[in-house]
Amino acid sequence: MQPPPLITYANVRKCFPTPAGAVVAVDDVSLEIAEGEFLAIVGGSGSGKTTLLRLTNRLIEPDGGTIRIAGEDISRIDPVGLRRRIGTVFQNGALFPHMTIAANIGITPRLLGTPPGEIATRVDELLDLVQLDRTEHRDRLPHELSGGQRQRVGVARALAAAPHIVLMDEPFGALDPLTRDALGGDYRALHDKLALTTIMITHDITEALLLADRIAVMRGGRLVEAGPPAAVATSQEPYVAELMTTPRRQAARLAALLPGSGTA
Ligand SMILES: Nc1ncnc2c1ncn2[C@@H]1O[C@H](COP(=O)(O)OP(=O)(O)OP(=O)(O)O)[C@@H](O)[C@H]1O
Repeated sequence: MQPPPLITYANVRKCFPTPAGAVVAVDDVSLEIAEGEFLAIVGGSGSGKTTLLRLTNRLIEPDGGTIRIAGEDISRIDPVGLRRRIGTVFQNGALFPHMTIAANIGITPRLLGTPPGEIATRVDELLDLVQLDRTEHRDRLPHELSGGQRQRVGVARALAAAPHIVLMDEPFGALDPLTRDALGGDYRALHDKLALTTIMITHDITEALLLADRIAVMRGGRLVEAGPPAAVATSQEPYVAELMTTPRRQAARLAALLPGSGTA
């Protein structure tokens, strides 16, 4: 028997009023995410990806439908408590610029009333986990780190209160391709090691194909497809097939440029 899903979206809908009329940002989305799953959400700009994520930690409320976590309707969970159970990683790290790396990472445990000694130990553990040297980085300010290092701190901060669920909004989008690739792989290893359930928004279909267990494709607020990378890669759905043309073309050109590096 299949284990029950950890996160369930049932007919979720969210509209925003605008001067030009209501925008349906998320339109009747139903999706189940299993415990331990790594789900990537892809789709063009304005397709509703961020709105779906913000609904998940109750930064905003749906106009219709239900979101459940471990069977519990999140509308009945205190939003602040909910957000402490869910780690969130933002695009640019969203670190507090005047706080040290240690203070940034320790912010949630501090809000939870964890004693300072325990926080210091936890910060060092988290720095190890995201592969940043403790003594070198602990007391620095965010602007003294590279973009990739800042994102590692963002991941450490999201994991500080030992959440089971991590939401990531374009976490590696602003990084150069090599750093992005390294961080993506390192995060995937952390996801597996800590048995996390991750939802990651990305514009990069290649990143989604390489990192995720399953890919959800959104368009105009609707979920047009959700399936494992191999199924999405061969989808007949016209929009999904169109999304696949870039990685396909890149793979063909790389195979031609790098003989012997193919799958054969
Ligand atoms: N607070 C808001 N007020 C009005 N409209 C909003 C608001 N937030 C989002 N929208 C609209 O809802 C739609 C979906 O936005 P959303 O940010 O979820 O898309 P997205 O797929 O995350 O886009 P991007 O990839 O560009 O970040 C867009 O049309 C957007 O303009």
